[in-house]
Amino acid sequence: MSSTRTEPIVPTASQVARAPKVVLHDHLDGGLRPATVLELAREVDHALPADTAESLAQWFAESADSGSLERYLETFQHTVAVMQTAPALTRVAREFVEDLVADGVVYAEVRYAPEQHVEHGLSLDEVVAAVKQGFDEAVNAADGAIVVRQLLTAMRHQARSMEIAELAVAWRDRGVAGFDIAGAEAGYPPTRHLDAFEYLQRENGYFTIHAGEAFGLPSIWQALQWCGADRLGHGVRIVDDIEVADDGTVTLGRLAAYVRDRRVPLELCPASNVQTGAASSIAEHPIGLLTRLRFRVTVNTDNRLMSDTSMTKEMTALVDAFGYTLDDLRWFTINAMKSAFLPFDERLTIIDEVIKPGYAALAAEGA
Ligand SMILES: O=c1[nH]cnc2c1ncn2[C@H]1C[C@H](O)[C@@H](CO)O1
Ligand SMILES: [Zn+2]
Repeated sequence: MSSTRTEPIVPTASQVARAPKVVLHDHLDGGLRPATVLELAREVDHALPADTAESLAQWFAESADSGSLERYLETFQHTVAVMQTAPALTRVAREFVEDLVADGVVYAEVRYAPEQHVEHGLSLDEVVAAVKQGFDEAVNAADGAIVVRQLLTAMRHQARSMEIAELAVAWRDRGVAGFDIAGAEAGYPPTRHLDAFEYLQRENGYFTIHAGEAFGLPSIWQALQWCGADRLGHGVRIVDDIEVADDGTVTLGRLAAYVRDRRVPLELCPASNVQTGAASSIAEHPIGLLTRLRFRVTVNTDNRLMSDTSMTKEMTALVDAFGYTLDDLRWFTINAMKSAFLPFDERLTIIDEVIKPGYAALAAEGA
């Protein structure tokens, strides 16, 4: 064989860094720069558990590394506390997008819970406007290198989901692409918020639901078959409905078959799952099986600060653990772009004009 063009290319770290990437599941309050947390905390007299950027970064990563989603979530008190004014929200949003651009992300859906940012008197609309301002500043500075949308999250243990769903609809032509629920999963099933999901369906709105992370199949089933979720936040526990026999034969249960047949996007977040105990290591993460079975897998960061991660780190870890090639990374990226809550023509434009040429240029370099 003389041609090398079709040989699989295992990308170098530099190629992963430069590859166009798409993130659908990235929390605004989970991706602050440690130095910014320190500065903003000083301004509002919020006491932090560490006093240098390095030690604070380490504190977040270590505290989040607990094996429990509930304890992982406790660390957010320190980021949410410093995101209570319009200037702070705008700064955090601007830096967040600057960091995405530096990470090679070309399209991002960034989520946060507006109801958590009203402690100092901001209205929900003011919160969304402040975040929009920061995103717009960074997107304009990046000169077309990235497209960013907000997802508005409601906290599943609270009772404001209807209000937040209405907020998402009110802002849908001003940078908000959809809705989500997040927070502790066990004990707070998605059906608790059925009225919000039914409202969004009547409004032709889009939503994803954190489901199948800390709790298993019933949560995924409710999210899809009761609530009508367009995507699953994590959804990793769908593997509980997949049987792999010793001889390698794979049998899908009815729910797993539905998820695969209907191409339900899975917003997988490998590093976060290892921290919360949803997976024991990257190498043992169900993403390997789900990718092999051609589920609609997407790769995401969840919380870059708590999980000490980035899209480049997530993809590099997957390349190291599973030997994924440039074609595999392109497949994850196109899966994500196809699953975005952006109009069809805009999705196609990014796929055809940014993602495909970007990967082609890397492939032309060889490994
Ligand atoms: O992975 C997660 N599962 C459930 N809830 C989460 C996860 N990551 C962040 N959150 C919560 C904590 C944040 O304060 C909230 C809104 O971004 O969403
Ligand atoms: Zn999440």
